[in-house]
Formats: sequence, structure tokens, C-alpha cells
Amino acid sequence: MAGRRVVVFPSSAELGPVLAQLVKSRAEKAIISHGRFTLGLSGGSLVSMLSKELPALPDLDCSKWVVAFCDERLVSFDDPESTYGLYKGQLFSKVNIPDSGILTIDSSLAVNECASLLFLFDLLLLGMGPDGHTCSLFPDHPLLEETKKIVAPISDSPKPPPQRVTMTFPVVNSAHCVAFVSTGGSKAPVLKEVLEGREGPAFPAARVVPTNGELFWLVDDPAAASLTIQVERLGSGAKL
Ligand SMILES: O=C1O[C@H](COP(=O)(O)O)[C@@H](O)[C@H](O)[C@H]1O
Repeated sequence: MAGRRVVVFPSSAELGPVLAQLVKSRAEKAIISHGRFTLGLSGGSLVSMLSKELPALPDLDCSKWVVAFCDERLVSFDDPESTYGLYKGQLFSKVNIPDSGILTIDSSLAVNECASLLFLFDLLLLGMGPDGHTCSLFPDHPLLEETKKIVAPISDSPKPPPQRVTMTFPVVNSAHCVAFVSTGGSKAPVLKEVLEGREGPAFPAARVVPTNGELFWLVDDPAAASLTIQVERLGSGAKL
């Protein structure tokens, strides 16, 4: 791994603009290096944060972006639980990502048939649930040991909806850059155990260790409240 950075912001209001700058800077770097930017998006609270901050950036050109989903709930795109549906309504209508650059699941397929393309991602944006899950990789689930599939079906997600598809650790840990975004006091106990270790099996989020890539944990003060490790403290004008 290229080193872990745990960066704490006073609140998610300061974190959001720095996250958007991270996305923009990694996009520019990737496009100079290999002509396109491959971005993996998570759902949950990231949707509203990115939808507010990315369109506010001046001169954001997304014409060479290819976007896929780190996990997706197997519901129709107009269901309020659909991560793609939420991004479509809140973000994709405001930025110039070509339609051909947005890779969605085919939600009419059965969960076992849902597949995706193999990507070496420039940037994956991940969330973490209060139970330590990330993508749709949940504690104690057999999918944590998946090594052959890039994207796997899950039919018994402990968090509804039960049917989802998710990237697996091999693809997550091959990314050039992974950024977790975790905000709010409900994440504080699990964040401490993920970043500082715990007795018993590591939480799924703690198993995200990119082999040759960067790892960021972008958190706000309430989420960081229990941490004792050294962290960086930044405000909204910072660059990562
Ligand atoms: O179910 C999901 O939850 C996680 C965490 O969401 P958050 O609202 O606690 O940030 C999310 O990263 C994942 O994409 C989603 O399917």
C-alpha cells in the first residue's frame, strides 16, 4: 500500500469540497496518464455529498469519465433504494459524464446473473456502515473470502434490500486510490476498531488495503471522536 492517510474535518460540510477536489485531481492525473478516468461510486450518504460538491467545481470536465458502482441494490432504477437511480436524479443530470461511460447493472436480471466488467479503477469512493461493512461486503459473510469473482451477487444482505451485487476485495484492493468517506457520531465506535484494530475478525472495511494504491479515510470530528491514532486535520480549502 502507498500509505494510509486518516484525515479529520470539523464536519462533513468541510469534508465535501476536499473530496470533490480529490476526485477532480485524480481524474486529471488519470486522463493525462491513460486517457480516461475510471471511478467506482458507493451509495448511502456519498450520493448527496457528491451531488452537491462535484457540480459546484469550476471547469469540471467529465467527458472522459467511466463510472461504475462498488455495490448496487438489485431493485428497479426508479426505486428510492437504487444507488444508480439516486445518482441519476441528483448528479448525472448536472455533469457531462457520457451515458456510455456509466456502467449500471441490468436490474431485470436475477441476482446471480448480474455481472460487471473487470476494471482497474483509478479511484474508488467507499462508505462504511456502522456494522463495519463496505460495498455490500458484510461482517461474517462468505463473500469476504471470494477470490475469483470481480463482482458477486448477494441475496441475504443483513441490511435491506437483501439482493445486491458488489465488488469483491480483489478488485477493491487493486485500485490505484481508495477513499473512504465516513461521517457522523454513529460511525465512531466502528471507525476506532477499523483503524486501530480489534480483538476478533477484522471488519470488512479494515480489509481494504490496496496492494499498490493510496488509501484515504476522510472523516469528520464526530466520527473521529474515539480515535487515539495520529491523524491529519484539514479544513475545506485543503488539497489531498
Ligand atoms: O448499503 C450501503 O451502505 C454503505 C454505507 O452507507 P452510509 O450511508 O452509511 O454512508 C454504502 O457505502 C453502500 O454503497 C450502500 O449500498
